[in-house]
Amino acid sequence: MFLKVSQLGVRYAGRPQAAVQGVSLNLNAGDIGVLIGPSGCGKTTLLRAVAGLEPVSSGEIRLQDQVVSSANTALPPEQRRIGMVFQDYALFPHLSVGGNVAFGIHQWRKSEQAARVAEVLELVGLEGSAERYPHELSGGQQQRVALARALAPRPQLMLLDEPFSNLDVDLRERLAHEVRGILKAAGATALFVTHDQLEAFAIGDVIGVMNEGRLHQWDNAYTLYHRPATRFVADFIGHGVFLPAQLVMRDNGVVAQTPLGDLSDLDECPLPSSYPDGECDVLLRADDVIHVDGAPVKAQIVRKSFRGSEFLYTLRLASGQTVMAHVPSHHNHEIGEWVGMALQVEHVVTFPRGK
Ligand SMILES: Nc1ncnc2c1ncn2[C@@H]1O[C@H](COP(=O)(O)OP(=O)(O)OP(=O)(O)O)[C@@H](O)[C@H]1O
Repeated sequence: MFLKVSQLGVRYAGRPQAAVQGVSLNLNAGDIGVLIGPSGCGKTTLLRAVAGLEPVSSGEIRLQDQVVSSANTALPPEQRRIGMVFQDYALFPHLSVGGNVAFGIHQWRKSEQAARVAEVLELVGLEGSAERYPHELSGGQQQRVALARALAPRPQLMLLDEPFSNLDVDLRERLAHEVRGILKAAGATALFVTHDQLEAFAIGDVIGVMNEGRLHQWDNAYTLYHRPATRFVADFIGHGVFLPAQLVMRDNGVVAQTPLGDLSDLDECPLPSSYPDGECDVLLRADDVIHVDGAPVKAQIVRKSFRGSEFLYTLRLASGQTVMAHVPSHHNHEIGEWVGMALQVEHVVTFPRGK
C-alpha cells in the first residue's frame, strides 16, 4: 500500500470537535484518490495532515510503509517528498515559467534542471513557454504551471486542494480531465480535494465522501453512486430521494412495496427481518423513476428543468412524497399535470426508516 491512513484524528486547539475523526483509507501507487464533502467536513485538514502541515492527535499515516505521522511521530513536510498544488498556491510573479518550475529543483545540476523543466512543461502542454511570465498566461495555464512546478522534483505523492476553484466552470471541467491525464502520464500517486462531484468523478480512481470529520465511504464512483454506504453518501452523490417501503416475502422472493408500486426480482435485497416489520426507506435516483404514459400510478409535476436531451422532473406522489425523474425531452408535460410513473430499479438500496 502506497498511502495508508489508519484511524486518523486531527484536532485544532480550542475546538470541541475533532476536524478529522477515525479516518482510514488506502491508496495504491499510481492511483488518484479524491476527497469530497461539504464545506468544513475536514478534507483540507486531512490533506494537510498527510503533507505534515498539521499534527495528528490519534492514528497514523504511512507512506510506503514508513510511519510519517502519528501522535508521537511527525516527519517534517520537506522530508516527505510530497508535491502540492493548492488553490492559493500562487506562482512567483517575478520568476519566468521556467524559473517557477525549477524552483523545487534548484539544487540539481543546471543541465538536469533544464531538461526536467522542459519535460514537465511538455507534460502539462506548455512546451516552449519557459521564458514567459505568469501574468502573460491564462488562469488555466497558470494552474498547469503550478502542477508542473509540483511535479518537477518527482514527488512520491501529489496533493491537490481545490486547484481549480478560482477558474470558471467550463475551464474547470476541461482541466479536470487534463489533470487526470497529466498525473497518469507522470505515473503520480495523488490525493485531490474538491467539493464538486463531477470533478471528483472526472479525476478519481477512488473517491472518499466526508462529513463532519468522518469518512463515510471510500470507493470507486460507480459503487458510491449505486451502493452508497450511508444515507449521507446516497444524498450527497447524485441527489438521492428516499421513499418509504415495506419489505415482504412473496413466492420465496423479497418484494419492496412502495408508493410507486412493488419492486420485485431484486438483487441483493435484504430480508424483511433486517428491519422492524420490514419497514425501511429505499433510495431512488432520477434514473430509477421512469415515465410511462399508461402507468397506473400517477404523479404531479411540480418542477421541471430542461437539460437538452431530457427534462429533470420533480414530481409529487399522491402519498405526498417527492421523487425526481429524467424523462426524454419530447415528453414535454406541463407543471401541475399528473403523469404515469413507474419504477425501474436494478439493485435496491435500503436504509433504516429515516428522519
Ligand atoms: N487552523 C484552524 N484552526 C481551527 N479550526 C480550524 C482550522 N482549520 C480548519 N478548522 C476547522 O476544522 C474543520 C474542518 O475544516 P477543513 O478546512 O478541513 O474543511 P474542508 O472540508 O476542507 O472545508 P472547505 O471545503 O470549506 O475548504 C472546520 O470546522 C474548520 O472550521
